[in-house]
Amino acid sequence: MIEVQNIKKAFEGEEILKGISTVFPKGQTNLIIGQSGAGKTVFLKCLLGLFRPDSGKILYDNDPYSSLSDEKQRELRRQMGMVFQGGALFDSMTVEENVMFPLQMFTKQSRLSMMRRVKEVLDRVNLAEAQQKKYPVEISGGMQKRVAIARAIVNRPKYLFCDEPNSGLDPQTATVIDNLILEITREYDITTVINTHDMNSVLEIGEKIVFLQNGRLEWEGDKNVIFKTDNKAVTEFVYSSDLFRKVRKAQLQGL
Ligand SMILES: Nc1ncnc2c1ncn2[C@@H]1O[C@H](COP(=O)(O)OP(=O)(O)OP(=O)(O)O)[C@@H](O)[C@H]1O
Repeated sequence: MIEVQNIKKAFEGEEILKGISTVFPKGQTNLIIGQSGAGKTVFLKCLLGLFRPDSGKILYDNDPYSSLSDEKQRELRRQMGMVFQGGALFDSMTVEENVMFPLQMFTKQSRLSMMRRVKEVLDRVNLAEAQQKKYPVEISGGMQKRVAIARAIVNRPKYLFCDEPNSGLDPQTATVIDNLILEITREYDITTVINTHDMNSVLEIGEKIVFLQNGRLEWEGDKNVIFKTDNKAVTEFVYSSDLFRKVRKAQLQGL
């Protein structure tokens, strides 16, 4: 669980996050949505410890980051997995080597035990064995996302952060990737936070949704209540999506 208490963050005097408080429970998929420039990436970077909030606190399973020793902060960062926008795989490494990288960086396991773990997670994300020795450019975008997820979970993180995990994927592959993230989150009981623009993801895996506007938390809820809210900013945002309009229409017609 991650608890955010009134965090603020400014750059060169301009306040980007204006006092955000929320809780991201574990074992479910938590989504951050909002218009471009709302502060979603800055917020995610604060959660990742890449930006330090100017004020307020972030608690990881009840431990406030700012009051941890340097050693404990490093340990906490090791418990975080990240799926970057576009996958961010190393082109010069094979799929296996990409996934092994965090194990080599952060653990002192034997090569054999690292190989076993790499194979375990690549199997878990359903990446066929034939693909595992290939280089990223030789596999599809959807497969690259699977590899990025495998790499993010290889060290058994307690927290998983995903920045636009679906960008560049066709809708069908995007749904498969969303559901994979949801399954892994439940199976390993991880606290997962996903920054997304994808309304399909909101409908599929929006177990908690935080809507940011101009650096404030304007609304929070889940995929079941987002249709019913009368918050104008939220409705304007979600109904600009064709998919939402169609689902809403079907609901009103009782389909
Ligand atoms: N390192 C930085 N230094 C200065 N300003 C920054 C920095 N990072 C972000 N900003 C500013 O913070 C604001 C919010 O940016 P942010 O990237 O968080 O938006 P976003 O909601 O993620 O948008 P998008 O959906 O387009 O990615 C923007 O005005 C941006 O210019």
